[in-house]
Amino acid sequence: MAEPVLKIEGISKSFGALKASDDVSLDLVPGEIHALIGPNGAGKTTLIAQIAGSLQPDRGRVHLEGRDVTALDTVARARAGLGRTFQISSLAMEDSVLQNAVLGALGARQKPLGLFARVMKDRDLTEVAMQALREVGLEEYAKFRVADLSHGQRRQLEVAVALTLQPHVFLMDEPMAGLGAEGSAQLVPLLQRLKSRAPILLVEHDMDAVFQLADRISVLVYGRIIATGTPDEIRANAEVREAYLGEEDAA
Ligand SMILES: Nc1ncnc2c1ncn2[C@@H]1O[C@H](COP(=O)(O)OP(=O)(O)OP(=O)(O)O)[C@@H](O)[C@H]1O
Repeated sequence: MAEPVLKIEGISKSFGALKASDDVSLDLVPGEIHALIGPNGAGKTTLIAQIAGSLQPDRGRVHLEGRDVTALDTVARARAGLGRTFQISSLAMEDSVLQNAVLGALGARQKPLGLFARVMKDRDLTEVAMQALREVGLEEYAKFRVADLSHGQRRQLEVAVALTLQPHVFLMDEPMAGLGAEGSAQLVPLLQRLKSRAPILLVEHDMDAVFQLADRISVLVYGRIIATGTPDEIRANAEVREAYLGEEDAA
């Protein structure tokens, strides 16, 4: 297998007596979608936060393209090539699609709005933003207000915003959430195309999407990875079935 682009080694994180991450190791190789699944509260969001840099692990290391980035904050990790889409939309709803993408390209949402007019005149930034919109299929919507887009189109725009930073790795936290069948049907082929550009670590509850998209799946239960394998291997894994059936029993 090719050298991993992202490698997580022995990550542990406790909240009091609760082990939210328990010696987690996983990697992401070029060209793949690696899905991270698990019951509610298994520790998926906590793990993503430690990979993105918004939460420090108690133990363990995060390597990006061979470089140890464990001590870096989220901004430095983003600059190092870690692209992220969020569970909660970070788009500016009243601004246009292009303005949102340009702000992403600028990587500086916190800049005073007064700068905005000048920013929009910067040809390079606008070109980077338009290229990202083309890649996700939103070119024709560049002048639309974000508020007027469908949910599915907003997710596409979030991916475009992440793309403007030219990431080497994507972290995606539940991109299918709230989309419904039509929105998912738009996003699935986009992620399929995107993985050859940068591999994707995908946290997702929508099992149809996961089994359509993933090249490998890791299953997290009580903070521990209990299995990593191809979709077929995961489907056939007795311990995985039990973990999910256990959840259904409890519900
Ligand atoms: N800041 C925190 N302080 C205390 N406990 C926390 C904190 N963050 C998460 N937890 C706990 O850690 C465990 C893992 O939570 P996490 O949100 O990572 O799970 P998850 O797999 O993402 O769940 P879901 O699928 O519901 O989003 C849960 O028991 C949660 O209550």
